[in-house]
Amino acid sequence: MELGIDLGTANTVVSHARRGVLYDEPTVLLLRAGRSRRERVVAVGHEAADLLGRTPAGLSSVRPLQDGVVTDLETARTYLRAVLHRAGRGWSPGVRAVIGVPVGSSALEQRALLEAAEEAGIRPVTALAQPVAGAIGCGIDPMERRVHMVVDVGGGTAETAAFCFGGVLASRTSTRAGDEMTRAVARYVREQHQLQVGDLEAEALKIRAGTEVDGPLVVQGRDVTTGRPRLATVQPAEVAEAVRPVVDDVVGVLSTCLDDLAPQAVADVMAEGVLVIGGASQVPGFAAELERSLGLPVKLAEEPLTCVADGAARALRDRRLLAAYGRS
Ligand SMILES: Nc1ncnc2c1ncn2[C@@H]1O[C@H](COP(=O)(O)OP(=O)(O)OP(=O)(O)O)[C@@H](O)[C@H]1O
Repeated sequence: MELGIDLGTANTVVSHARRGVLYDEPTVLLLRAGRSRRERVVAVGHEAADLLGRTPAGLSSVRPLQDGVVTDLETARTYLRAVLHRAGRGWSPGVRAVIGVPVGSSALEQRALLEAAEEAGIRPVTALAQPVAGAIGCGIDPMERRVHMVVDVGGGTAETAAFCFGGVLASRTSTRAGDEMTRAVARYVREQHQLQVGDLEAEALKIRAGTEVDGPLVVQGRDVTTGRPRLATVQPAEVAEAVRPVVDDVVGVLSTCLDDLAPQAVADVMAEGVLVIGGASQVPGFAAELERSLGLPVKLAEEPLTCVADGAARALRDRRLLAAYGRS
């Protein structure tokens, strides 16, 4: 089985070059205390995420990645095994894969992910920078001579990379991204509406503000004074205001990538526009602020959440591309 894997801080997507997306669920593992790691897995993905914030005693919810990188090899291996089991139920065990990695991750961090993947039974496995994989997933050929620039805003990290002809010319990474925007929304609701909301409520509110722009949005939480459950009404414009400092900060970091590009490279990006991918790029105000700060046109990907896994799956069959951009 040949797979493209986007193991993100927030979501994991597994794609097959011909069959398309096989698995797309939150990066969460539910473990039972005691026993061996393998026997301890109770749930993975949506089933595990449903118990975040309400995990019964004896069980623990684990997020295997922090800021896009593996922090504990054993947990990452256990998680990948559980994901593969879910993604490929009933299929042959032989798995080859290309796996997306943050463009700003160190060789050691990439090695940790590759080792975890190999130990989970994925062989051979090649690491590919997420912005490059995302570009391929959107139909861009990173072997072209023309320079392409991609901005990827995920849960734990936001990155930008400019590349052409098999090499990365410049990149920037911000460790403030979608999760930080969620925390900003929770803080805003607490301060302005005196309501304490959990991470899941705050994230849902952030996402709904982009889709239900006519609002108002009703959110449930606990009154900060009485501790009693209550509802509050929040306008989408308030959510945009809450996330604005994080958006400004992320855009500020990513925009400096242009400083490292020669005029000809900037002209290429100007002609084509900057491709924007990743779930948090859909937050209200992000694309407009990015366009304003870069002074370049931006294009939103059609499938911002799955294009990295799709591109990784497609890259698997292109030896020249993997030799140029991949790491194994
Ligand atoms: N429609 C939306 N509007 C705003 N934010 C969204 C939307 N959909 C998803 N998000 C946010 O996008 C983030 C997840 O994006 P994505 O799945 O691309 O990240 P990831 O690959 O898991 O993370 P990373 O790249 O940091 O490892 C979360 O913070 C989520 O709340």
